[in-house]
Amino acid sequence: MIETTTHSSVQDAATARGLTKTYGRAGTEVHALRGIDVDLPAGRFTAIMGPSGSGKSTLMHCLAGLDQATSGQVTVDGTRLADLDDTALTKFRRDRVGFVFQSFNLLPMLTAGQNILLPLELAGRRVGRPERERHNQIATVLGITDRLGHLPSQLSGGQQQRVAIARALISNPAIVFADEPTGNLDSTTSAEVLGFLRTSVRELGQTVVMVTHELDAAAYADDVIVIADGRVRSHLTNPTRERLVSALTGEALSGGTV
Ligand SMILES: Nc1ncnc2c1ncn2[C@@H]1O[C@H](COP(=O)(O)OP(=O)(O)OP(=O)(O)O)[C@@H](O)[C@H]1O
Repeated sequence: MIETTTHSSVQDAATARGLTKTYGRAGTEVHALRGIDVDLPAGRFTAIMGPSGSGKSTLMHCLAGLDQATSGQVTVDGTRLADLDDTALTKFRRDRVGFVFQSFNLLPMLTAGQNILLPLELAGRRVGRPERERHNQIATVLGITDRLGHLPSQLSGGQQQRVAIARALISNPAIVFADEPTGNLDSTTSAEVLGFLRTSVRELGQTVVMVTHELDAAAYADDVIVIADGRVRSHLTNPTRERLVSALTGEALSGGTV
């Protein structure tokens, strides 16, 4: 029997075509994105890199449906975001997209375990046996099973970020967006958190897209998209450190710092 699917692509968790974003009014406008085409393959860890002001956050926000592009098309998990009204978009983000932020954003009065389950409760989903099993699996992969009863204030920064990653993964989203997830962590803890993000891709089949300034962080990714001045400068697959450095050095020569 031949299976059909309504999804535009089963291999890409998200795509952008001809994406532009302009801030401000005529005369003083800022062209943050100047025509971006990207394919973010499912089940891979992609890093978006580039100099400060190159458009990384704007691109991530447009891909995640947190911001609306000026023109162009974003498709996530086979759904064109432009086809959704505000209510449908909010529901879509809640159900199909996970977020990890630099500042963890955990609720201080809830335990780690309660924070992780919160997205399911907000979605009105019953936390039954499959959800508990996924919760346990994620907590085991992230090494936080003995911390689930602790409040965020009783956890280290790295542990808090692992809880935030677990919370992003719990609803089995099509894609997890991580915005500078190691920005508030020391280098040892950063390496651990990046390792866990990569493990969530390898062992849980998750798709992760991370914005980062750091070469060491990007080195954990399967794919690296380098943005400069609102355009894709290069898209490297399984880059060696040398190729990554050379892509970024080209960028530095053109005036940016990474
Ligand atoms: N709300 C806004 N209003 C006006 N201009 C904006 C707004 N948000 C971003 N910009 C501008 O758009 C451009 C791209 O910004 P963006 O934050 O996407 O860059 P970035 O690569 O993420 O930078 P950084 O690494 O410093 O966070 C910059 O010139 C920025 O000043």
